[in-house]
Amino acid sequence: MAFRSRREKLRFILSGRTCVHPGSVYDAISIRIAEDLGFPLGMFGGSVASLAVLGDPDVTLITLTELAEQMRRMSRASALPVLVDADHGYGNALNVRRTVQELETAGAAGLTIEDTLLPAAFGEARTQLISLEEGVGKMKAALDGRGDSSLVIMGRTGAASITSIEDAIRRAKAYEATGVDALFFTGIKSRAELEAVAASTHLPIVLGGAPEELNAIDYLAGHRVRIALQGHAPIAAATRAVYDTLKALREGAPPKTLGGLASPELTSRVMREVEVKARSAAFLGPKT
Ligand SMILES: O=C([O-])CC(=O)C(=O)O
Ligand SMILES: [Mg+2]
Repeated sequence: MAFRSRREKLRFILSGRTCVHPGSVYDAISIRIAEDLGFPLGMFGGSVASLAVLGDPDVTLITLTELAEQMRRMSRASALPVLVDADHGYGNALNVRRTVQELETAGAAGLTIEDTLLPAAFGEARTQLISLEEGVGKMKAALDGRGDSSLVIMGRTGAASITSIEDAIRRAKAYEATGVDALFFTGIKSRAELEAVAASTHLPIVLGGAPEELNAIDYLAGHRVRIALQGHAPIAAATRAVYDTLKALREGAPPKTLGGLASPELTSRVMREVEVKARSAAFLGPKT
């Protein structure tokens, strides 16, 4: 299996004793930069997928095909393992199974399936959860859809901030019992909540956005948190840079006076130009 070693690297992180921050990646350029900087893992968030592919907010308009295609492009560009936020699995449990198949062949190292009711329900101002039973069915379907046993499947719940920490624990225990590889929590607000979750479960923990008091990486590692997300600053930085550059040009700045651009060396590195030139010489032959 061509992607097995990426998946084994993610499994190595999950079975270790430390906690890592993944690099937020969303396209071929960002994944290569994250790889070159030594990030052990990339995180492809649903929010950044929506932004990078559609220019939209995170409201479940992106399709599975679009998400998987973007993942495929990243898998071609780099061997960095990537954890994909597969949202609710793009439908019911049968759709979840299909989602796993598509992301597996697109080269994801792992993916999360969450129990949020998506897309948002009619007339509901607040985010809703599906029932625990439906969530369990989705986790089982995800595991059933896996063709490569090294693909990492994580059960994810946002119950901590939607219903209660007790509900988050109840759901996490039920997802753990299905055989998923890790538990992904969003909305954990304090050390006491993390400690309650860690004490009630056994699997490696992944934390979505967390408050200040959950920033100390050694503390997190000591409570079985193996991956802690840090938001999606890279795409925000890219948006700012494109905005500033277009604005300066629109206001008449000569291109040579622009600051903050990638150097030719950095661009060449991102394009893997040395390798491409070597291939050109080997396969296209020199012009005489
Ligand atoms: O998974 C993440 O990075 C957090 C999240 O849900 C998103 O950004 O869509
Ligand atoms: Mg998301």
